[in-house]
Amino acid sequence: MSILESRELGGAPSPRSFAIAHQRPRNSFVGCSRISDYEVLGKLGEGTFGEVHRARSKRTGALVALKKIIMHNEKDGFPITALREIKLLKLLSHKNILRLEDMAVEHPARSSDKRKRPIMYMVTPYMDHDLSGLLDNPSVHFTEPQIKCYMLQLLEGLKYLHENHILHRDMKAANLLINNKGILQIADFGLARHYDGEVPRPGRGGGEGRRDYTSLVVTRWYRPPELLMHLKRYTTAIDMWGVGCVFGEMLVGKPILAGESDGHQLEIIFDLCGTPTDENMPGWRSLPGAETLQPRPRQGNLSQRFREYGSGAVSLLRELLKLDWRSRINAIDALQHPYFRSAPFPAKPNELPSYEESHELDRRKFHDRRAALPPAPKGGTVGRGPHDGPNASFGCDGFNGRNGVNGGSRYPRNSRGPEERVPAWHRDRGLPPRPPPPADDYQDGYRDGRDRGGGGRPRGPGGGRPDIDTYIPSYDRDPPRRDDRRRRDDRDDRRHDWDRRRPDYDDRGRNSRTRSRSRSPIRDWERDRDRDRDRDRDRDAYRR
Ligand SMILES: Nc1ncnc2c1ncn2[C@@H]1O[C@H](COP(=O)(O)OP(=O)(O)OP(=O)(O)O)[C@@H](O)[C@H]1O
Repeated sequence: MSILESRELGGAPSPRSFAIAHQRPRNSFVGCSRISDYEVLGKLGEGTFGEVHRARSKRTGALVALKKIIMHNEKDGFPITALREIKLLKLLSHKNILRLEDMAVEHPARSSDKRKRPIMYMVTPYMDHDLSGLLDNPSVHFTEPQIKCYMLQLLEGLKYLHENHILHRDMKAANLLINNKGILQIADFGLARHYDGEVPRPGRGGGEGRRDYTSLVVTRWYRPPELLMHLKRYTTAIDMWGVGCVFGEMLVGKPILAGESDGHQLEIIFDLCGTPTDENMPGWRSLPGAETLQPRPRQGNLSQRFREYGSGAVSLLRELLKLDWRSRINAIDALQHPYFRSAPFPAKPNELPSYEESHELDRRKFHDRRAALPPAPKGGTVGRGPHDGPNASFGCDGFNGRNGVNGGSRYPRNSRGPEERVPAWHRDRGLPPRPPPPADDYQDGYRDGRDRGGGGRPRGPGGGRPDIDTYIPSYDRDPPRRDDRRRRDDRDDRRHDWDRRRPDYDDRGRNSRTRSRSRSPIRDWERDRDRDRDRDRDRDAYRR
């Protein structure tokens, strides 16, 4: 039965029928090679599973990326998130989705190696950049036709995913890979899952969700308001919000909603998009995480902040960043948006410039370069923008680009004076960590069904409990990694994280500080931030 037929018979195909209907041609996936079939050339980055290396296939000569799947605890066997990613990637076949070409195995050397199990690598085509790394490069300035070209490819990839009942659930610039032929591909399916609901239809926005999933998904800066308020019956619209954040990031050259805690994240979303009302976000008051919210009324300043990028860009951004997930534009409609049909027209991929490689590990290099620039003039166009003074709020301001469409310092600044240059590693805190692997999505056959994070009746923004933030950025003084990645496949880590949280939760009744926070979760974000820092230090110590 084809995927279309199964839909016609009433509703979404099951994961199994989807898999059967959607198999890639057999010859498109080699199977399992040996690591010795590849010549390893150098490290590109560190993901949650382990390191990513550039390599060359000895058989075909093609450049590839090898993503090493580290088993942190051998007794637990193959990490479930890696299995999920492999399973989905094997099914998918689209020019804007990263293709899993092969798996490679490295057997332990017979005598010397203490390891008992082989190491597995995912083999994907080598991509020259990730979007986040590219935007970190101070010499890269996207033009409007270029941004339109990337956006069209991103929307095509997402349309394909959503039409095939897949939620990505970690849409962010770091997960969009780009090569020097101008091709953009969506990567990192570690949080993705099969989706049991209506697929988007033209003119129908995101529609209504059919069943509950964990709300502990999506890296905080790209996380939509409905997830921050713990909607569990969410839809493909959660990925569209991420597309809006990525679009804004390409325009201004840095993340546009860099919240420091879940409460603060909602606060800056309301600054940008306005406070929720029954008109712009029907039903928001009954969301579990909204019960205690008392947001200060605001109109939102999206038009003003993005005015310089033109009315077409503002209009598309407004559609993507709609508070109401039901009417948020879907990928089908976004592809038809007038923005893409007005001058300057989208570039073709092969017309785009090529750049020096920009991956996670190149980030330090770019930041060092940027730190070597002379101080920006007041209200100037290099690094800090005119809104970047000590009183600037995080994330939403300082939007002015460098010279082209985008630019500016990409990460929240500390509160030093505008003239003071601080080392790049100190200034830059990196992205918040990605969410832990979902454990309460219980219908795909191998999850444990326990609700670790947002279970029961969540009572506040950001994690199901008013005193807990879900994604805690790293504020340590060490040079940050791309996004303070957590080892999401490591069950020990998961258990420890849960254990770490529980005392906070249990202490809630005894702790006046957390009690007062639950009364006013957003206004207290500064206090959250201080506590996050303490907690983060503890966590780092714990990790060691
Ligand atoms: N095919 C590829 N070509 C080039 N670089 C790649 C490729 N795949 C991954 N990378 C680089 O390695 C980094 C980490 O990869 P990836 O995001 O897939 O790992 P992850 O374990 O899922 O990480 P995270 O937990 O941060 O999402 C990426 O940011 C990117 O810079």
